Amino acid sequence: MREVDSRVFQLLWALSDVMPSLGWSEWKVKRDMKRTAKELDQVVEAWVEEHKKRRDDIPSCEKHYLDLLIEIFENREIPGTIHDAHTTTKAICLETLRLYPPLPLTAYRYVMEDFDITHGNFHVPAGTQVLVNEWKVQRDPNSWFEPELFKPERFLTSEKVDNVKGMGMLFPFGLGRRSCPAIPMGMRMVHYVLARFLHTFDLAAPFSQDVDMTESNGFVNLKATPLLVLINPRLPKSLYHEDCKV
Ligand code: HEM
Repeated sequence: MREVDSRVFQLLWALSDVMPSLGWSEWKVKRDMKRTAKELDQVVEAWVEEHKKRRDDIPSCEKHYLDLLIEIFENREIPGTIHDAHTTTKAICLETLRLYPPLPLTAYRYVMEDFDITHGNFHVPAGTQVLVNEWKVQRDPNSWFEPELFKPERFLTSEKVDNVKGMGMLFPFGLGRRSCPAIPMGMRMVHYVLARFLHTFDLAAPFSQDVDMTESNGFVNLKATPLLVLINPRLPKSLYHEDCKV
């Protein structure tokens, strides 16, 4: 596995991603990519099979992430989708990703054909390298009502809350063929961690101050000041892990 793993990282970036016209020169890389993908599939399949065999010994309360993947694969549906009680938390996650996208600028894109924007007022010739300012688009008053306000209710319709890919002016995971391949996983991670946290703890800001949401500059969107928050367990003590000193 280690060998396949290191090959995956070597093959992650290809020159033709930046200069598509050089694609022909990378036939070896493409061949290696296909071979490595096949080998990676075999490794993961072996893990799943081994896990299926051992599954009976694992107590049901300690569900392994592989169980979730197997469940999704076998039932062709993702547990915990829109019709459950988590719609509000999902809307909060989306509104957070709209106002504070983790990567405010997409990676460089190489324009393959000439095109015009803003009704022909601005011409972009083929060969230009562009960076899309996702942060700006997601706060554009032409697309969003009261864009500077944190209003999760704008996503509170069942079609919207589970369709991040289909929301033209919201693209925290990027766009196109190099967009994030892990949208469902990323959304679920953020959603479940937040839901779990809110369910388990009462939160308060010290001295009831407003949280400073100023962002720092850079390719990754970090808070300019650390988050200060007081957390208090709100469930019976027996439900917390005994090593967890809160
Ligand atoms: C909330 C969580 C996440 C956000 C907001 C996010 C966002 C992004 C963005 C903006 C890009 C660049 C897209 C572009 O260049 O246009 C990206 C790429 C990528 N993401 Fe994520 N991501 C998240 C979670 C994840 C997770 C959990 C994984 C892996 C398990 C992952 C794997 C990747 C990979 C491999 C790429 C590179 C794709 C490529 O270049 O073809 N992401 N992500």
